[in-house]
Amino acid sequence: MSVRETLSLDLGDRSYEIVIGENVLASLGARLKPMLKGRQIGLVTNETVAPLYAETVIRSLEEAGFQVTLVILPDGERYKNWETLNLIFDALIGAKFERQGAIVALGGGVVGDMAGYAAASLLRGVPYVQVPTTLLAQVDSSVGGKTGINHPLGKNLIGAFYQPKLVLMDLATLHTLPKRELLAGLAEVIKYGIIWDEALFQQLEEQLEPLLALDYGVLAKVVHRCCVIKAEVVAKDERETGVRALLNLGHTFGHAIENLAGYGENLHGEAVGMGMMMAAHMAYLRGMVDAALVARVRALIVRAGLPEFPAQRQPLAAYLDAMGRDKKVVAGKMRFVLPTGMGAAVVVDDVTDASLAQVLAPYASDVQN
Ligand SMILES: NC(=O)c1ccc[n+]([C@@H]2O[C@H](COP(=O)([O-])OP(=O)(O)OC[C@H]3O[C@@H](n4cnc5c(N)ncnc54)[C@H](O)[C@@H]3O)[C@@H](O)[C@H]2O)c1
Ligand SMILES: O=C(O)C(=O)C[C@@H](O)[C@H](O)[C@H](O)COP(=O)(O)O
Ligand SMILES: [Zn+2]
Repeated sequence: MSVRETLSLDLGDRSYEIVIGENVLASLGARLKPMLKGRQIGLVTNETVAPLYAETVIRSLEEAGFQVTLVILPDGERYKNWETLNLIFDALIGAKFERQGAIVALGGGVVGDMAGYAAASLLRGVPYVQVPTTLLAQVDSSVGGKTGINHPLGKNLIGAFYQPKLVLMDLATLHTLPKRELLAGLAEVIKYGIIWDEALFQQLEEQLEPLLALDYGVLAKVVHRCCVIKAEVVAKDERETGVRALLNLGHTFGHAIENLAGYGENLHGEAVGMGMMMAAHMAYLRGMVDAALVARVRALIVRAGLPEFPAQRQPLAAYLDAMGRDKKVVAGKMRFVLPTGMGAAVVVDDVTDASLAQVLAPYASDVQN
């Protein structure tokens, strides 16, 4: 086992550590023992991750004296809903779960968001721990306490801000992750470069191949940098009243793409990749960035092997309708995160219908391009 870095997300008495290492899964029990008062653990994972990593985690927890109730969810974004959430409640209430018991989320962002939301509401709140096993979950979803589920009309529309007690990430788990999922996570990594850190973006341009080959040195540095940025942003603005909204770059477009495809066709990261290209285009139309920045964003996303277009294009009006339900809407006005240069972004609320139509046109099934 080797721990590469431990950093902390500073939120007063709700602060917690983010541990990044290799082969650290087996240390979970020993880490949790002094942190938790109770001895019950609800281990929430899914049918893909359970056969890979549940045994190691259960052994570690049991050796530390915990009693584990294993909850295995169906796998997929389309199951991030009430019915699946209820499977967690049914299993844990059935096991006479107590308030001092804790939920452990073992898996990607879907498991993490649902297990976190279950923890926020079960018995009016029990502690939970994130053990992210996808790149996306390690660099983004496990940190910061956004939890929730999708609604048929919109992504993540039901949820809570609820912080975990610990984030423990084992970079070795990425060796079993399908390539397409790795790339989806890369989209969120690229996001941090665009909104916050030009040097990170440049590092991705220079070290894309070793990163995708999971070269440990490169991977650990990149994951650490993303977690540092996310922790800094969340510590400044936990509930997204200001700067945290920048983490939503590409998501207004991306969430509409995911929702209109029924949460099945395009992975979250893929949709965010498309959304970031659209945001860059929008910023260019407003004179906020030059054509070179748009080309640079597009070039990295395409070089990474992320898709440029959704599996199925949708009518223009359907995109606009779906975007109208985004959580950033204020007084009926859509708000977009747009880059102002590499490593910097702002939120704008005065996007014109004409520029929106222009940006969406290549993605729309009913517009002649
Ligand atoms: N809360 C947040 O701040 C936040 C941030 C970003 C994204 N999200 C949410 O996260 C979700 C996307 O997360 P994701 O990309 O991790 O998708 P995911 O959770 O669906 O995981 C991707 C796939 O990889 C499998 N998998 C997970 N770990 C594996 C491993 N080590 N080896 C083999 N297979 C493995 C999963 O079973 C799944 O099939 C979306 O619902 C998105 O809305 C939330
Ligand atoms: O942590 C945040 O804040 C983010 O916006 C991170 C995003 O990558 C993530 O997809 C988030 O769930 C989107 O936020 P939402 O509030 O639009 O659901
Ligand atoms: Zn995201």
